[in-house]
Amino acid sequence: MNTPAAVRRVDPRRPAILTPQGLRRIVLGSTEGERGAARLQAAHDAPKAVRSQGPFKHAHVVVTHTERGALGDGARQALAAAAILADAATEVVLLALGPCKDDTAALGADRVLCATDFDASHYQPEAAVTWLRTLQTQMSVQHWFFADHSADGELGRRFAAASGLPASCGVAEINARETRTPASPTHDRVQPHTAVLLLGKGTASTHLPFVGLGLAAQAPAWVNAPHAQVEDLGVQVGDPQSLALEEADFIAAAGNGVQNVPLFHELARSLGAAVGASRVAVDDGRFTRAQQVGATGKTVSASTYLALGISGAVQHLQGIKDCRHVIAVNTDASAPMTKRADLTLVEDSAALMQALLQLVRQGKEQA
Ligand SMILES: Cc1cc2nc3c(=O)[nH]c(=O)nc-3n(C[C@H](O)[C@H](O)[C@H](O)COP(=O)(O)OP(=O)(O)OC[C@H]3O[C@@H](n4cnc5c(N)ncnc54)[C@H](O)[C@@H]3O)c2cc1C
Repeated sequence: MNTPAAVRRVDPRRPAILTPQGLRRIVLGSTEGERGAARLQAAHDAPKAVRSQGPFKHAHVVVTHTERGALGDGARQALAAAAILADAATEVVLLALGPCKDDTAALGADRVLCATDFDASHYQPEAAVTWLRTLQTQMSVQHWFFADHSADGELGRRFAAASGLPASCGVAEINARETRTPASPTHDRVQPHTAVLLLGKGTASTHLPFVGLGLAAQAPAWVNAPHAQVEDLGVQVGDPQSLALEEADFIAAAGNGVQNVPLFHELARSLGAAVGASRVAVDDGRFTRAQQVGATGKTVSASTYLALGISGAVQHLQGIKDCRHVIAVNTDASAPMTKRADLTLVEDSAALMQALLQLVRQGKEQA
C-alpha cells in the first residue's frame, strides 16, 4: 500500500495555473496559466470532438444536487475533472439529485441520470446514499466525484462511510495520478487517487476541448426515507439581506451611478437579493463597509450579480471574479463592467430600477 507523502502546505486559494489539460496546478510566480487559460478559451469556442464513443468498461461518476434545474459551479468543475481524467474506456456519468437542464455534454458527461422526484425541501441524506448504493451495484465505478461544498460535500462523506470506500476531502489539486489535500496547517498530503474524491473549488476548468455524449438515461426510482432520529423542519427562507455577502447567491450591487438609494433597497428586497456596493458608494456613506465588494472588500461568488451604476474598476472586478452571471446596468456602454458582464443594459439606473420593480410587483400579483 502507498503511504501518502507529506509535503509543505500551500494555500489552496493562492493564484494557480491551468495545465494544458484543464486541471489547476498551484505554483509560485508563473504566468503560464494565463496563457493556458487563453488557449482553453480559444479551444472552447471551436467546434469540438466527442471525447470517447466507447465502448466503456468503467465509469467516473459525478454526484450533485441541482438547484432550479442547474448545476452549481462546484459540480461543473467536478464533472470537468472527471472527464479530463477519464480514458477512452471510461464513461463519465452524472447522477443528479433533481432535474438537470444544463448542457451536460459540453461539460463532459456521457450519460446523465436524474432523480427527478428528489425533493430538496426535505433533509434525507440517507435516502440519497441508498439511491447511490443502488446505482453502485449497476456500474463498474473507478472514482466517485463530489464537489466538497454544502449538500454535495456532506453526501460524499456519508456515501464513502456507508460504502466503506476511502475518500479524499477538500482536494486542492488533482492530476492524472495524485491528489493534494490539506493535512495540517503546515503540510499537505499528496497521494494516489482514492475511490471517492471531494474536490475543492476551482480544481478544473470547465472550458473543455471536447464534449461528452450527453445521453439521458433512466434513473432508479427515488424513494423518500425520512431519518428516524431527525426531525425535519423543512426549509426556512432566510432574509437575504442578513446573509454574509460571501454566501449570497443573488447580489444587487450599487455604484456611484445609483443616487436613489431607498429605491435600490426596495428593489433588492423585492428581488430577494443581498446588497453589495462599490467602494465609492461606501466611501460616500451610502452603504456600509461590510457591503463593499472588491479587492479591499468582499470576494463574492453569487450565481447572479446585478451591478447597477458600477464602472467595473479592476479592484471591483477582483471581488466578482467567481460570480457566474453578471448583469451590468450603466449609461456608458463602454464601461469596463460591460466586458465582464454576460448581459448589459445601457440605461439610467433609476429608470431601470423603477421598471424592474414594476415588473416584479406585477409578477407577484399574478402568482
Ligand atoms: C487600493 C485600492 C483598492 C480599491 N478597492 C476597491 C474595492 O474593493 N471595491 C471597489 O468597488 N473599488 C475599489 N477601489 C476603487 C476603484 O478603483 C473605483 O474607484 C471604484 O470601484 C469606482 O466605483 P464606481 O464604479 O461605483 O464609481 P465610478 O467610477 O464613479 O463609476 C460610476 C459608473 O456609473 C455609471 N453611471 C453614472 N450615472 C449613471 C446612471 N444614472 N445610471 C447608470 N449608470 C450610471 C457611470 O457610467 C460609471 O460607469 C479601490 C481603489 C484602490 C486604489
